[in-house]
Amino acid sequence: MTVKIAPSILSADIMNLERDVRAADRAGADVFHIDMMDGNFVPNMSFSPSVVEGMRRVTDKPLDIHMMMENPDAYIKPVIDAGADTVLIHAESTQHIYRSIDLVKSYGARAGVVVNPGTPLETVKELFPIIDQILVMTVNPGFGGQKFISGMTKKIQRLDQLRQTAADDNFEIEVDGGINADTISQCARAGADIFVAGSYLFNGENGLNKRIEDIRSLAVEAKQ
Ligand SMILES: O=C(CO)[C@H](O)[C@H](O)COP(=O)(O)O
Ligand SMILES: [Co+2]
Repeated sequence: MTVKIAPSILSADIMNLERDVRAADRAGADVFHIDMMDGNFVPNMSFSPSVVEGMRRVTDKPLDIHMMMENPDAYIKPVIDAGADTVLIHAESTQHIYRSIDLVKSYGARAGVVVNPGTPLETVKELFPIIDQILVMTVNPGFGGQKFISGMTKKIQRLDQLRQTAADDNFEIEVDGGINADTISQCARAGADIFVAGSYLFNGENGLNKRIEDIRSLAVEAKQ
């Protein structure tokens, strides 16, 4: 069973972003997670398409864009042109999520939907046949370093069950928020495949190599 570790650059040292990205790349990051926040959908602001373009110049690893913004459709083409591999759109951010997912795919990128902790899975069920990823938020979006919401483990489990009953629906389950050595095993056991980690990887005391290795082996072990 595949486990992918996705460092979230929100917790990298912004004044040394290239250094941190190269270090995470060498340490075995499978995917880079780039948070785009507009200060409206969430009470914080972060990266723009130009950061995606800069990231594309320093790593060959896939770039996942987590869009936390109102009117996400306006930024789909700019981020894909900048080098995004997967575009993840919040179900709560648009009245027409099906159209947004279609738009991502029309530009040849992978598409994913994101659900906030309070958003039921039923809201996104109709998207299962057309998406590549579902990102289950395990904190309220907007900030790194928050505490994992433990009730989300059951949600991941239900999503995994739904995925298994619909054999044609082939999407990866991703988790984002409060992922660390204490929380990753329960998410992996529940069925998650991609693990976003920001503060645990970039603000920890041991080196990135050891931290990526540690959480990866915990996830792999929990999936066996
Ligand atoms: O989307 C996010 C917050 O809204 C993030 O990806 C965030 O960077 C996760 O950070 P941490 O691992 O420290 O919880
Ligand atoms: Co994120």
